[in-house]
Parts: sequence; structure tokens; C-alpha cells
Amino acid sequence: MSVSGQHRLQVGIVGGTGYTGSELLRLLLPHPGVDVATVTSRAEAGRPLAEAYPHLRGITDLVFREPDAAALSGCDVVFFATPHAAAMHLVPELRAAGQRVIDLSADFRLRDPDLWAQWYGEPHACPDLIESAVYGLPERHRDSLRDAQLVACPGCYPTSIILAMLPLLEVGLADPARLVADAKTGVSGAGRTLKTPFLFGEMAESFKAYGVAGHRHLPEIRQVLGNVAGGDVGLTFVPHLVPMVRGIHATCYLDVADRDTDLQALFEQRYAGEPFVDVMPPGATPETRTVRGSNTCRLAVHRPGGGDVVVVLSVIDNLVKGAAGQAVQCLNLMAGFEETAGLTSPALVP
Ligand SMILES: NC(=O)C1=CN([C@@H]2O[C@H](COP(=O)(O)OP(=O)(O)OC[C@H]3O[C@@H](n4cnc5c(N)ncnc54)[C@H](OP(=O)(O)O)[C@@H]3O)[C@@H](O)[C@H]2O)C=CC1
Ligand SMILES: CC(=O)N[C@@H](CCC(=O)OP(=O)(O)O)C(=O)O
Repeated sequence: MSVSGQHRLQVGIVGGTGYTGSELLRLLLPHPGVDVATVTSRAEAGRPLAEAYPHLRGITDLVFREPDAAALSGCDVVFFATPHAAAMHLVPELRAAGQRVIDLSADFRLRDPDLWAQWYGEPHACPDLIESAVYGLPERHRDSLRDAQLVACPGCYPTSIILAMLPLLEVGLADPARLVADAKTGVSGAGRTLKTPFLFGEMAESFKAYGVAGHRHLPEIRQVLGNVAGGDVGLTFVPHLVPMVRGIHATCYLDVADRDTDLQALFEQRYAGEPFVDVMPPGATPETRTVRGSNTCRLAVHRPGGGDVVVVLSVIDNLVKGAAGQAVQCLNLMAGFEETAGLTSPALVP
């Protein structure tokens, strides 16, 4: 991929009509280093983007195309914003042609293809490519991302939970056998496809847990935190749906017997220089609206009542740091752009 001189990076988006695809368009159309060359949708193929998305009128003349290798052939980097088990069928052809891939779906996140098949319900189509995928969490894999040819972007819940737990597990302060993450998400996490439980009349003014017996993000979070802790971790993860559009709030509980370490200083030092992680002052409680539309993860660390349990609060926008923003952050690293390029907008408040 050439990123120097006159050659602007040509990027493609597979799945441009979904929520993360349209968020990629919002971030990439004004990006200083790239041209969006191809955007796909099977249902909208042949239709101008600006007709399907009136907010893009006057901004792009692109027309949706069918998702195939020919349509994507001019792209240096291809983003997949597709449901799981779609990217894995096209990625081998793109990789064979030397194109770099950033996958927002789950297809390359789990290292063990059998575990993937167990959670995603079908055999993996290209297990041989999994090992080459770099997990797209810059706060942990920045150096590997610079040369990555295939990036597996983390899930939205995993991003919020891993960033909250990382500082304590990296230094061995938290008991890895007793981790708890109680997380809430907005409805855009379910995507744009019509599903009855996500209709306004079904979920407005209501609040519920789901996936309590086992959510597909559980093996992903365990895999990453297990690598951090150097062994298996015991994690209880309970996701909830709240009636808002964007945002994740994760309340993470960790057993920390050590009382000598200044945890506020630990978090501040771990994330010093991280452009997209904000450690709030002692006593703060981050709100999802402070990250809405921005690529920031905002954290606060507490030890209620001075007890053994440390509580870390973590908020992100599921569509930005939880998906499209993090994917663009990975692109910036891969292409040698400023890591913050195209990602400097503050949150939409209110
Ligand atoms: N929503 C969120 O908060 C987050 C989502 N993700 C992940 O990102 C991915 C996309 O999510 P989201 O944007 O919410 O999904 P949506 O359901 O909103 O959009 C899916 C998009 O993919 C296209 N598509 C569907 N099936 C295929 C296929 N077989 N081949 C090519 N294109 C296809 C659809 O268009 P068409 O059918 O017309 O081709 C549509 O544009 C998912 O894997 C999701 O898990 C990750 C983090 C957060
Ligand atoms: C409300 C809702 O359904 N949320 C989604 C969030 C997952 C998601 O968005 O997909 P990733 O795995 O790619 O992160 C869910 O729980 O499945």
C-alpha cells in the first residue's frame, strides 16, 4: 500500500448500509488521507449513496455496488462492516491479491477455529488466515497493527471491558479468577436489520438483561484477558439492553487485595499518552453521552468503602470506539497517518 506522495489511500466498505458501515462513511469521507472508492450493499446495488442517505447529499457521488472482489479491486484497504460469517468468504481472495483488510465483524477475533464454530454456529471458512489476524485494540497491539495485513476489530462490549480491566491484570493486582462485568448497551448494537425485540414499542421505557447464560463476547473477552493475565480467567459477563441508541456502560468488579498501590496513578500512568482513553479524576462517574459520536473510552476507578472490590466504570460509543472509530484508528496506524486523523471530533452533547 502506498501512502506517500500523491497516492491517497483507496478504501472500500463492504456493508455500507448498516450502522457501522454508515459510521465508517461519516468518519472516512472527510478523512484527510483516504478516498472512499467502493461501498457495497446487495439490497441497494446501483443506487446512489446520497439517495439512500440524504445526510450525504452534496458530499459523495458514489453508488452502492455488489460485494465482490471485482468491485473492490482498486482498494488498498477493505473494511468489512458485515454480520459475522460474511467476511471470511471474501477475505482469502482479497488477501491473495495483496489487499489489506480491517474486519469489524467477529470472523477473525477468536484464535481457535473450533471455539469460533461453537459460538458462531458454523465451521470457519478460512481457519488458516486466523493466525495472521491482529486484534485491533491499539492500546494493546499498537506495534503489531502498523504492519498488519488483516485486522480483527474487537467487539463493542470487549473494548469497554478490556480497557477497564487491563491496567489491574497487567500488573497482577486483580484476582483473575473473579472478574465481573455488568454492561449495558444501546439498541444500535443490534444493527439495522429489522428484529421485533428492538422495535421502539418493544424496548422503549424498559430495561433487561440478555445472554446471561453465555454471550458470544464472553470467549473473546476471556481470550484477551487470559493473554494479559498469563492464564485462564474466570469472568462473569452480563449484558443488558437499555432504551438509548448509542453507548455502552460497563461496570467492572475486580478483587484487589493489595491496598498499597495508588490505583488512580496506576490507571493514569497506563493510559498516559493514549489519545482515546480518558482516566477521569477520583470520584467521577462517566456518562455515555460524554462519548456519543467520539472515539473516546472514558474510565473511572473506585474502591467503594475501602473494601477488597475495585469498581472500574467504562463508557464508549459502541459505533465509534466500539466499532468504526476503532477501525479507523487501526487504519491510521497501518497507513502511517497520525493515529487521531479523522477522529478528533468531540462528543455530541447533549
Ligand atoms: N452495531 C454495533 O454496535 C457493532 C457492530 N459490530 C459488528 O459489525 C458488523 C456490522 O454490524 P452492523 O453495522 O450493526 O450491522 P447491520 O445489520 O446494521 O449492517 C450489515 C451490513 O452488511 C451488509 N451485508 C449483510 N450480509 C452480507 C453479506 N453476506 N455479504 C456482504 N454484505 C452483507 C448489509 O447490506 P446488504 O444486505 O444490502 O448487503 C449491511 O450493509 C457485525 O459483524 C457486528 O457484529 C461490531 C461492534 C459494534
Ligand atoms: C443490543 C445487541 O444485540 N447488541 C449486540 C452487540 C454485539 C455487536 O454489536 O457486535 P460485535 O460482536 O461485532 O461487537 C449483541 O449483544 O449481540
